[in-house]
Amino acid sequence: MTALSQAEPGRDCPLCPRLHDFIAQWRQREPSWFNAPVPTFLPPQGEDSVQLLIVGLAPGLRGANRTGRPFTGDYAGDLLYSTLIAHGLARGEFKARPDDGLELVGTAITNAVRCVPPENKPVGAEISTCRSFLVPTIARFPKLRAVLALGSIAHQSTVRALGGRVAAYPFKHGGQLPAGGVTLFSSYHCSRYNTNTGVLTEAMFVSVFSEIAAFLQK
Ligand SMILES: O=c1cc[nH]c(=O)[nH]1
Repeated sequence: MTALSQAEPGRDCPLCPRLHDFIAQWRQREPSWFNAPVPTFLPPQGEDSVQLLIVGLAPGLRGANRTGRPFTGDYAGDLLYSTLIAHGLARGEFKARPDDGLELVGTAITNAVRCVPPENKPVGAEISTCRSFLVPTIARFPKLRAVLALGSIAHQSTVRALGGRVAAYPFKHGGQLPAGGVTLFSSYHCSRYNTNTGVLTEAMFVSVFSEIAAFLQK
């Protein structure tokens, strides 16, 4: 098996029965949607160009689960992709559809859990099971220098995927820690809930990306 096939679940991945059933229900209801594990979004220059990996939580029901591209089709992507473009980590125009021509630059985007979970809440067993794809995803980029985890669940799963102990790497917005040969950055998740409640402001999110861009230029 290649690193690529290990890093990406099959379209009908059965490993999490609850998520598999949930997707099967949505396939019936909305047959035109993607309704499958959402693959990692890669830059056109390929795996060797990736220095930054962004790890989200899980596909949104009407976002990535509908469109098939991480953070595409729901609010979280509006802030993420505009910030990536502003920092030279993506180019083109984000139009919230997978055929909008937007290209990542030196960056890849994945999720800690690849299948949409009911109510946006994966359970512990699903997060652990899906880590069997996150570990090879991290390993597939030979020039990886930084990982940005969005939210505490993605942070904890990434710490474990990098071989660290969660107690030794507590989640902190704006945090920056060496872990498993890369630098792990962390931010509050760019969800509509977090921005509406003021947990995350645009300025806070931009500041995390400014630090990452400066780090990548060193
Ligand atoms: O964490 C998230 C949120 C929205 N869309 C994703 O792909 N991941």
